[in-house]
Amino acid sequence: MYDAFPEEKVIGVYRMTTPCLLLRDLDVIKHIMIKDFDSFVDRGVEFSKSGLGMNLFHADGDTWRVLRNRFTPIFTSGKLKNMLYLMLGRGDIFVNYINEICNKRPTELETHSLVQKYTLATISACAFGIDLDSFTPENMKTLETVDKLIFTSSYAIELDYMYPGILKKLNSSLFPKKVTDFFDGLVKTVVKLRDGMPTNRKDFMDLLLELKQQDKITGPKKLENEKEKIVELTESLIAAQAFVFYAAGYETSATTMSFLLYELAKNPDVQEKAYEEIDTTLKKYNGEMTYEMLNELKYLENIVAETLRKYPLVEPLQRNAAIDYKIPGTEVTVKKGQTVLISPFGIHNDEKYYKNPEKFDPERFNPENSKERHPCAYLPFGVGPRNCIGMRFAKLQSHVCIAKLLSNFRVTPSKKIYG
Ligand code: HEM
Repeated sequence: MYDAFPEEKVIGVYRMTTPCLLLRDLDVIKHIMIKDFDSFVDRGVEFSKSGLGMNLFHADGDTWRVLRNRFTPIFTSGKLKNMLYLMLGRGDIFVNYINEICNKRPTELETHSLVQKYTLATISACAFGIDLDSFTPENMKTLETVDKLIFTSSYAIELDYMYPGILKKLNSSLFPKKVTDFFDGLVKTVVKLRDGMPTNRKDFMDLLLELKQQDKITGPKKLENEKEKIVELTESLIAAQAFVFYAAGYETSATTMSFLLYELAKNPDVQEKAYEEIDTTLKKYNGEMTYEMLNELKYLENIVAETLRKYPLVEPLQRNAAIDYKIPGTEVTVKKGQTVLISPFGIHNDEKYYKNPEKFDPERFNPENSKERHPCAYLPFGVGPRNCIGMRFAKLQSHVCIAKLLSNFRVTPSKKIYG
């Protein structure tokens, strides 16, 4: 649809029976996502906001503001630095696991399910404090069960597109009861094991428990006469956040890294250059993978950025209008309650912004090549105050995985497929 109307700034589309607007023009996107964000805070997914529905991704309005305000500090570089040891540990287990397979007999490995093991183990360690010492089938079983539960479609969203508001009217959730019970149970167990207090692990659960010490959390300071929104930090609220960190953080990263390895296999020159950079930087740091060392991998950073350009995963981005809003530079008015959509895939593959978009070219993200780029021409993590809160976590996690992998192995295309 994005490609079908190259001259239009905004296009009307239907999602099932619900009319929406697809925004194509980058300045229009900037207005809605950044400048006039206050009129477009929500994503407009209406369903019961109790239980897991209280998660940051689905929260609305003032509740979202309070949660976002309080959770932003748990994703700072200092906090991530403290969590790095958990990622490095999972990276070592990952390398050992591949070594064991390859030492038995040379074999071809399917990359997506392989990297899933790493991201699943990393996010479980960081979000819940679940430790795995190896990727044995028994160890992976619980995690795979949760995985199936979360990613089995329930068609609730489609139902809402067809009959807008029906989930809210029926006080229905997007999440099956089994998923809610699992995360509630998990958080209860972890909180009990830690006596309700943060430990020395410094994972997300610790950071949430630290916040829980305050009992109630409030949003950013508002105008004088306005009432401050207060959110009680219950165990079920913590479960909802643990759930969303898990759900939003694991599959997105696994898919990104499998696309990345696919492109490295097809572009051996890029792979060699990445390896050289990792090798030289590791030597500079006496073979130790530290936070600073990983941050120095600028070419790898460009590879991750180019992977996310070619294969953005969250499609479409969406916001819901809180007021009737006339779109600047057009005659179109978004009606209050209407949802606007943005297609990162359409934009990232538009010749207007990226010449020869099919080509995998990490150099596009060199500072000199990206300085003229419109801020809304690159949207893998969304844009504006409601962008991805886990972006830095995702980048660090990818750097650890790829640096560990390339220090030990090379990837080549499967002979079964490429002959
Ligand atoms: C390559 C990995 C990832 C990609 C591509 C990705 C992408 C996105 C995108 C596009 C959004 C919506 C932004 C918008 O609407 O403007 C989002 C939101 C979000 N992501 Fe990520 N994400 C990734 C990893 C993570 C990780 C690791 C976490 C947590 C540990 C995470 C947690 C979240 C949360 C909580 C939100 C909702 C933020 C809010 O509404 O305030 N994501 N992500």
